[in-house]
Amino acid sequence: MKDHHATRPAGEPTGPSRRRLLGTAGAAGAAGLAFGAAGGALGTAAATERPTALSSVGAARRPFHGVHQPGIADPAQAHGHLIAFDLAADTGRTEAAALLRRWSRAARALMAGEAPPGRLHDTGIALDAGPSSLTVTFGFGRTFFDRTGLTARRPAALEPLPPFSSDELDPKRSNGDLWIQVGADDSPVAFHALRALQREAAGTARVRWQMTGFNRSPGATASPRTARNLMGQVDGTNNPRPTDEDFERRVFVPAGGDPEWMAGGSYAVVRRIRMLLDAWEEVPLAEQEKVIGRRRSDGAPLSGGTETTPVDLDKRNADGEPAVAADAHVRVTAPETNGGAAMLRRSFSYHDGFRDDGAPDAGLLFVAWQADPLRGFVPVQRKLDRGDALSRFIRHEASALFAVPGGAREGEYVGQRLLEG
Ligand SMILES: C=CC1=C(C)c2cc3[nH]c(cc4nc(cc5[nH]c(cc1n2)c(C)c5CCC(=O)O)C(CCC(=O)O)=C4C)c(C)c3C=C
Ligand SMILES: [Fe+2]
Repeated sequence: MKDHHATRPAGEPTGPSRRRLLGTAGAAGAAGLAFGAAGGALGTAAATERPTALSSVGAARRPFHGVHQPGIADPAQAHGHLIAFDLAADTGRTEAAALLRRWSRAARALMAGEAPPGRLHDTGIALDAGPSSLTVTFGFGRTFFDRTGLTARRPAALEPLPPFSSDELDPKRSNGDLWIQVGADDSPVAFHALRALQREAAGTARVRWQMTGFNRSPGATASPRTARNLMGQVDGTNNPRPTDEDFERRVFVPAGGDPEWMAGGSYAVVRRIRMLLDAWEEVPLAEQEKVIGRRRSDGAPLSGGTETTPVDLDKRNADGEPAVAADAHVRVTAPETNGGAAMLRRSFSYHDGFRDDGAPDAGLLFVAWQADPLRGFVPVQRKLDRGDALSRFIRHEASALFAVPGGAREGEYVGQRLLEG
């Protein structure tokens, strides 16, 4: 593979595929898997000089350009990195704009399965892999606007989140001027992108915090299933779906919204939520299910039906008790008990080893997307704070809120409408 040193605008065609010598990324599916297996038996594809198709996982490619940034409405990948940066002391709007231009160019190439163009040599970490559904999503934190002289253009929705009684927040792992979410179905592809983007930032922004998470790998279940979290629950069932009539309105800022540069954008609430797994795993299954209001085995609501049956909050058991308890997580979070408040949860699990007391440092990198956090996350979290059965088993350890602008059009970089508007 060749390194690409030429500087190209985000909108121009990028260079040859990382796998140019090994075959076409487009050949996918069962045939690809079979071919891959044969290649393994014979030795590497390069050694046999026979083109090997990528598996369906490696070949999957998500578009960089669009009305919305990637990594929001598309399914969460198996591997994720969240990283926040603070701008360097002598950095202003010009340097920030140049960074967003470089980052966009790199993201576009990486998502196409190509080496990032520009002044830096590629590390080669992902040389043999295809795009693997890589997405890169950029956001601005509240402090970005002061540092770049853009305070007047800061969205009102970026007001700091209110304190919650369950917060045990670490400021060093919270907030940040800039934020990137990286997701891919191949771990080296995700790390490659993370590293390339961090290197591009050198001299302009330094890492404030970084977190790594995961979800189930594609193909791990016989058919596609809703994800499970580390408490074992089916998690994500009642998420807004792109096919819902009100999906766009709930998740994305409309054209003509305020501020105009956020059209097609969204707000990301990021919470690092540690799970007290030692305590949780002591709880009998029936009690665990009562805490959530859904069955662990298949995610079906305790009011009856299957996973996708709407939860019946009025249903009572034979003994007259509500089938879904008053403090069950699905009751407390349901849009109908929160004035319609809804958010798209697109989270990653995390595990960062074990704490001094032997407990796993593990939980959820909770990422919630909404058109307005004051009509999404905030009212729901306020309610959870007052009486959620789950709160005994979780700790909110870090928090951040980012304005994520709309997607870059061809020839544009992410955030251009803010930085050059
Ligand atoms: C403030 C918002 C929320 C936080 C924080 C949160 C933490 C959290 N949730 C689970 C597990 C589940 N959550 C489920 C549903 C659900 N959760 C929220 C919001 C927050 N969760 C909403 C809005 C909903 C959907 C409510 C509805 O419309 O019915 C479920 C059930 C399955 C599902 O619909 O996804 C589970 C399971 C954990 C473990 C957790 C913190 C670690
Ligand atoms: Fe939840």
